[in-house]
Amino acid sequence: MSIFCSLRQLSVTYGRGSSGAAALDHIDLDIASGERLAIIGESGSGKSTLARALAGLLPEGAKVQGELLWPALGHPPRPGRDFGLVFQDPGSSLNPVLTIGEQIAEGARRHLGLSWQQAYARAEELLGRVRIPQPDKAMRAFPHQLSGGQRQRVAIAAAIAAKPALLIADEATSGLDVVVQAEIVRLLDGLVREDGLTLLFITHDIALASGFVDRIAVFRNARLVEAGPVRWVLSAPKSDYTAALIASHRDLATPPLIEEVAS
Ligand SMILES: Nc1ncnc2c1ncn2[C@@H]1O[C@H](COP(=O)(O)OP(=O)(O)OP(=O)(O)O)[C@@H](O)[C@H]1O
Ligand code: NI
Repeated sequence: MSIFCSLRQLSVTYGRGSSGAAALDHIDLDIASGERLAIIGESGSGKSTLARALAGLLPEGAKVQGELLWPALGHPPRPGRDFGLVFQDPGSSLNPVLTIGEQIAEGARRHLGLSWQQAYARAEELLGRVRIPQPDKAMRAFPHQLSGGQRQRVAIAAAIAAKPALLIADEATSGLDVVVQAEIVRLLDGLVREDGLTLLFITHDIALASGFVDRIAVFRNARLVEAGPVRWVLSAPKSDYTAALIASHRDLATPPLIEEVAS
């Protein structure tokens, strides 16, 4: 197993001076190449800060301490090229005045050095991979003409257009209804397996994440509470906080997950 990214005593504080509380507080965490890691925690626990720190997208004035190492890449990741981002609201990552085809093709063209024609062909192929019906027609559609779930599929296609090594999904399924959520998770799972991507799946929904990731890292108040393989964390959580999180989640009580943990 090779390490994709190492966080060593990583701390992040927003705002100037030392007055602000840390949004991440001395985090030690290794992310393995090709693993699917869920970042779980309640609102404000530092999940998105972790994503921004990895992506080099912290706002100006944020103070970073500690180390972030990228042994697999050998350099900090380049947005759009080395990693793709998918957010809760695909409206915020999709441009309303560009066609679906244009926005997916753009990343492929810029980062893979393709011609527009080649990039359009890749975009259409990607729309098929994310299971958008009639990809050729969808290429010419605008974001508002699609449903929320379809927009999220398009955002995922755009995020992987340049063949990144890392995909960061920050609450990518939160705004969607449960059925669509499950479809998007299945889609992410399939893409990540097929392409050997490393996935950071950020969510407050431990049940949703548990269904498909390899490992879970639980955050609370800027700290890493615990990290481990899904089965270990679910069946023998190290902290009371994680135990409470699992106990409080009715979805975790559904039979398939319990069987999985018990076997
Ligand atoms: N741009 C910012 N400026 C100042 N403080 C910020 C900024 N972004 C986040 N914070 C603070 O940092 C802490 C961690 O926020 P973060 O967004 O990482 O949490 P989160 O776990 O992603 O929460 P959520 O589940 O609500 O998305 C919070 O206290 C938040 O108020
Ligand atoms: Ni967040």
